[in-house]
Amino acid sequence: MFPVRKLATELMSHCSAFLLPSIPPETRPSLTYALVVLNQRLPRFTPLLWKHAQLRLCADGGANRVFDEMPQLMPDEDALDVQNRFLPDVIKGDMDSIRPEVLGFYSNLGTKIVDEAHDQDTTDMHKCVAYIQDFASNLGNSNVCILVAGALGGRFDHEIGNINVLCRFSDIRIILLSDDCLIQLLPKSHHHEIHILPSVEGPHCGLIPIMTPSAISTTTGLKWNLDNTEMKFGGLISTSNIVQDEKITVQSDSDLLWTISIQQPIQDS
Ligand SMILES: Nc1ncnc2c1ncn2[C@@H]1O[C@H](COP(=O)(O)OP(=O)(O)OP(=O)(O)O)[C@@H](O)[C@H]1O
Ligand SMILES: Cc1ncc(C[n+]2csc(CCO)c2C)c(N)n1
Repeated sequence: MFPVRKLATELMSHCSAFLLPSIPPETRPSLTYALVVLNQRLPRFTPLLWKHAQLRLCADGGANRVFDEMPQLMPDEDALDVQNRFLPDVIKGDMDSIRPEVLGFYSNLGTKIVDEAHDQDTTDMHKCVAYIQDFASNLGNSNVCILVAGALGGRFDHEIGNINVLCRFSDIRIILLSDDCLIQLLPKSHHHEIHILPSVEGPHCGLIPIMTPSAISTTTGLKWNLDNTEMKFGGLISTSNIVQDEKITVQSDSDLLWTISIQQPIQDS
């Protein structure tokens, strides 16, 4: 007798519409975005994420990045004007990386400062996600999507720490972003439809069982689909896969990480 596995019946839809200059009104689900800026080089599309977000946080040294690098991303505009326009709502963390003049600049202009230097057991990104969870509790987790800029590349302990936050807050939509790719968790509590925007993302993608091995995962829309396939670290995981259709479906008995490449701008020759 085979064991009977009950797979999730409830659907969760995903779409990277936040990478578009304006979010099409028909995009489902319609989400409230919050942005967390980390202490890494800002992705080139950070001004777009900032525009889409209704709440903007900097994790400690992430405030230095907004102060220093937002003007560089908008070279045609006056630097001071950009600094005065892109004001974070909140700066939260253990405050060991933000420069004093940056802290002074933003606190004088009304940014809320939440100093949690006493907590040396959670990362600054964790602290920011916890803040958004409390702040948005009235919206319901399923309607909120946290975009995290600068979460990938750089120090591996930080990257893994950032991925750990996806696992720790698995009931909130959180998307880790760099210039090159995005990562999000597909919780096993749902089956998933991922609507691909070929103008901004793909074709390279991956599905990775991060917490526990998966006994059965099934996909459609990929070049190398899974068909009730087992996946585990040390065994098969799906990397260097390719999106083939504009709708990908994923169903698994384990939480999976979904990652997809972000398209690079066309370089002038
Ligand atoms: N190189 C990196 N790669 C990925 N994420 C990073 C990197 N550097 C910082 N971060 C993220 O930005 C957040 C804020 O960074 P910051 O440098 O202020 O942290 P920190 O607590 O001082 O780190 P540490 O003391 O470990 O250097 C971190 O919690 C982490 O999520
Ligand atoms: C087992 C263990 N490993 C590392 C740290 C250190 N640490 C983890 S998060 C953090 C805050 C970074 O802003 C620090 C210092 C710890 N506390 N416990």
